[in-house]
Amino acid sequence: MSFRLRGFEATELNPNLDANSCEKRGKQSITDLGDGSEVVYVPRFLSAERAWAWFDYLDKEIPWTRPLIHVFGRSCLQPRDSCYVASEGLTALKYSGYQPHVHEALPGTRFNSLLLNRYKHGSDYVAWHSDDEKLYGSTPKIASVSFGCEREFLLKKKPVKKEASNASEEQRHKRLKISCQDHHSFLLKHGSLLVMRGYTQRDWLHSVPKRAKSNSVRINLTFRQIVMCKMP
Ligand SMILES: O=C(O)CCC(=O)C(=O)O
Ligand SMILES: [Fe+2]
Repeated sequence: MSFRLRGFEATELNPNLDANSCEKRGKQSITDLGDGSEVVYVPRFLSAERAWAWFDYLDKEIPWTRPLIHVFGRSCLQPRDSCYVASEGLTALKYSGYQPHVHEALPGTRFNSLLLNRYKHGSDYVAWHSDDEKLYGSTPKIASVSFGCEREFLLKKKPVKKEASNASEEQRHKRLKISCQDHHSFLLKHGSLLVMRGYTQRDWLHSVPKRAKSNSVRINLTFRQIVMCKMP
């Protein structure tokens, strides 16, 4: 998607993983999480110089807010700043009892919405969650571009539900052969791209934990595709 960011060619940030863009952007690694879940990581999606230009622009120009959210029956300030951009006519996003104000987006690619997060220091974080809201469909592709301070991005497998634990021995064995690991960690570098796809939102949780030693700002953009439109 592209969006109204004055003075910048926002389409440069389109996190499409086609063959051409990957060739230009160097190495990518694909982690098979098993059972149809996958993570693609491109450490140098943007050059350091372009990424710093984006960082400065986003840090200054985005109308960041730190909303009140509701989790486990309690109200608290969201532990990071955020801003939400989406194309017109889509189902509203709502998470943790909070419905963000929608900033106008321009059509451009399959991604039609964007959630921006700003972590001001190491005590800002995002708790374990999955972006499994119905509006993204059953196998959402979520593309995340990071700027500034490097932070750890963790993935852990959701607890197995009853039906799944009754799966046949053969099925369970097959699953173990594909991926024995139920935790993964990526250090999200300045200018990097990480894409979660397949059943990652259904079967895995992710988080960016607090890190006492991280004392500078990190900005993260998650591009998403909403497949549900508002009822007329
Ligand atoms: O900051 C990040 O890398 C992840 C943010 C995230 O998971 C989200 O906005 O849903
Ligand atoms: Fe997320």
